Amino acid sequence: MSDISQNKRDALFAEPLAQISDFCFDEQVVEVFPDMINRSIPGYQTILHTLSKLTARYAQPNTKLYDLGCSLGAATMAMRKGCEQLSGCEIVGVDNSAAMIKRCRLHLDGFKSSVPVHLQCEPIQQTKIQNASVVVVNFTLQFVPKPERLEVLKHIYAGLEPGGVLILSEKVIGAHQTGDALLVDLHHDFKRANGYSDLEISQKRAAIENVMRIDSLEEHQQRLAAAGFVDTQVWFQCFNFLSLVAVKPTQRDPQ
Ligand SMILES: Nc1ncnc2c1ncn2[C@@H]1O[C@H](C[S@+](CC[C@H]([NH3+])C(=O)[O-])CC(=O)[O-])[C@@H](O)[C@H]1O
Ligand SMILES: O=C(O)C(=O)Cc1ccccc1
Repeated sequence: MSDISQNKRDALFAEPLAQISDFCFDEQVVEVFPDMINRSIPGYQTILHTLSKLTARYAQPNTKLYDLGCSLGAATMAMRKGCEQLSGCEIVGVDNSAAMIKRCRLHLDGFKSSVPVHLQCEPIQQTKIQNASVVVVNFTLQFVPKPERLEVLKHIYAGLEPGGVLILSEKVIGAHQTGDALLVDLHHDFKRANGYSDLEISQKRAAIENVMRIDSLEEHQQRLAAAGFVDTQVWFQCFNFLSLVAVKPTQRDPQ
């Protein structure tokens, strides 16, 4: 079998586990990741498709595009497609999982493109962002410790050119308890409809709860504003998964 087994089914939490360890992005997860993310995140393919469109709209010639928390490069590939016609663009993909970065390189090299992609294995808290026109953080900020999130956003804002864009996708907690319970329930229905059992859903939830600390939309908007992104727009939401665009204004933009 080839090293790139794209379609391996995620059954990591299918059997009862005596002890549930904290979720981490290791080789086991890499093996099943495309299946896991497609069956777990409602609208994931719509988000990827739109990332291409947003890249085509906001990418500027001779700038860098960043995919922070790139995993296997699905968003990187969408961005690459979106800036293929533009001259002088290069993409920087960052992930702190060596297993992800290794497999990501194979995925990217499996498709022809004229856009160079540099992969960096490091925490996004350490990534230098310069001369950027598009920065994508697709379901990654939720894994960064909360006290470090504002710094990451400030750094992105400082590295963006005027007219550049941040696209931030996150799982969120509803602002009110009853509303949140509904979103969680609808998401679990979605996972069940995609073939996950109640046991898989609850064991995955236990594994992830210490490593993925989610914020509400309001917390995201406040943090984005504190980082300089005064103009934010939710462009996608399905249950408790949403995506925002935040544009760094040019001097000519009305305030
Ligand atoms: N501090 C960190 N620094 C760098 N990487 C990190 C950090 N914390 C976690 N990661 C990495 O962020 C990724 C999150 S997955 C992103 C999906 C992708 N964007 C996609 O569009 O397919 C989302 C999910 O699994 O829910 C993993 O690859 C981690 O190794
Ligand atoms: O699986 C879930 O329930 C999630 O909340 C999303 C997710 C998807 C893939 C890896 C980690 C979390």
